[in-house]
Amino acid sequence: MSGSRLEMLASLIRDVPDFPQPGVVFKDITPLLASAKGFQASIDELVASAPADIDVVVGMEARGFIFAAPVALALGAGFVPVRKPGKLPGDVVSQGFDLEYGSTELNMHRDAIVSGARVLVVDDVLATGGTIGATARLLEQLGAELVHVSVLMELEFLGGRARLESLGIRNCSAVLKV
Ligand SMILES: O=P(O)(O)OC[C@H]1O[C@H](OP(=O)(O)OP(=O)(O)O)[C@H](O)[C@@H]1O
Ligand SMILES: Nc1ncnc2[nH]cnc12
Repeated sequence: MSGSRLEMLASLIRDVPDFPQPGVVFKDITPLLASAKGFQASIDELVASAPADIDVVVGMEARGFIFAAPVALALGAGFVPVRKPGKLPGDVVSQGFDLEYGSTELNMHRDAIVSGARVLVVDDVLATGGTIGATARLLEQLGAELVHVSVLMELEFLGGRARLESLGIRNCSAVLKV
């Protein structure tokens, strides 16, 4: 990616200190989403980072949906949502985990992905790696193959990449690193 495109994307992400709690610097992507150029460039970069022959793109509620669904369409792949508790109507697999600012659980429909499917996980932010780690566990329970993880932004100081590596997830790319 060109340096100017990278700078354009970085300039559209706003730092909000002490949100949602004191000590956290929240990376707000709403200016990027509101920019047609910025949003398109972020989707193009995520699509470019995807390996060939992806069957399914998995996105996590809520911000992950915004990026994963357009990437799925661009790749000609299906889209499968990972949701917060109480949202999916069918039989689910679930996984608890900790976040930078709390702890929660994620669910996926048990029949959402056929065993052996090639999966790309897309999210906006890799912070501690809790969300992606929990998603990887859900995919494991379904017998799906997690081929690659593509995120818009990696918060390197939170060590999420090392946490993912400790779970055996080595194929992870970030458009922006901060
Ligand atoms: O690497 P981690 O420490 O898990 O953090 C990253 C996750 O945190 C944010 O989601 P959040 O749970 O805030 O929910 P939202 O998408 O509904 O805002 C973000 O969209 C990632 O999914
Ligand atoms: N600092 C942060 N900014 C935006 N999203 C996040 N998800 C986890 N930590 C975050």
